[in-house]
Amino acid sequence: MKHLIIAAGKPSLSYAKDGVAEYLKRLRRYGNFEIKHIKDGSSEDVSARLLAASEGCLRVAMDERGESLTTGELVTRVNKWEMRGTKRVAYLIGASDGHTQALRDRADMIWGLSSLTMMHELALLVLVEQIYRVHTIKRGEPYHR
Ligand SMILES: C[S@@+](CC[C@H](N)C(=O)[O-])C[C@H]1O[C@@H](n2cnc3c(N)ncnc32)[C@H](O)[C@@H]1O
Repeated sequence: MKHLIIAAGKPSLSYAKDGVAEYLKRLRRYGNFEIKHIKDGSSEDVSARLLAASEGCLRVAMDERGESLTTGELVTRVNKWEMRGTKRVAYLIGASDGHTQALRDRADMIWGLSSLTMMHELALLVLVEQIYRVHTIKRGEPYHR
C-alpha cells in the first residue's frame, strides 16, 4: 500500500524540514511513501487541490478535531486497510484555516494527532514519525519502545 502525504505550502521551518527528511529516509526500506507539497492559499483552494491530488486514494483528513487513536489502534487501522486491498492512502494536511466541509464530507477518516492546533509543518513531522513508528511495530523492531 502506498502512503501519500499531501500538504499545503512549501516547508520553511528548517528543523521540521530536517525531521521530515530523516523519517522519509528511514521509511524507504519499509515500502512506498511520498510527500507532495501543493500550492498554499485559501481553505477553499487548498481543499480543492487536496481533493484533486488524492483522487482514487483512501482519504485521511488531518484535523485537530478528528478521531483520536493510540499508535496501536493506528497499526490496526493500517493493517485493516492493507487487508481490504487498499492501494493508496492519502493523508491531507490543510491550510492555515483548515479544511472545508466539502473535503471533510469526502474523507474516509478524520484523524486528530492531538487536540492541540499545530502549525502544518509540525503536524507533518508528527504524522511521518507516527507512520514510521507504525511500520517498525509491524516489523517487530525496537524503535517504538
Ligand atoms: C494551522 S492548522 C489549521 C488550523 C485551523 N484553525 C483549523 O480549524 O483547522 C493547519 C493544518 O495542520 C494540520 N493540523 C494541525 N494540528 C493538527 C492536529 N492536532 N491533528 C491533525 N492535524 C493537525 C491540519 O491538517 C490543519 O488543517
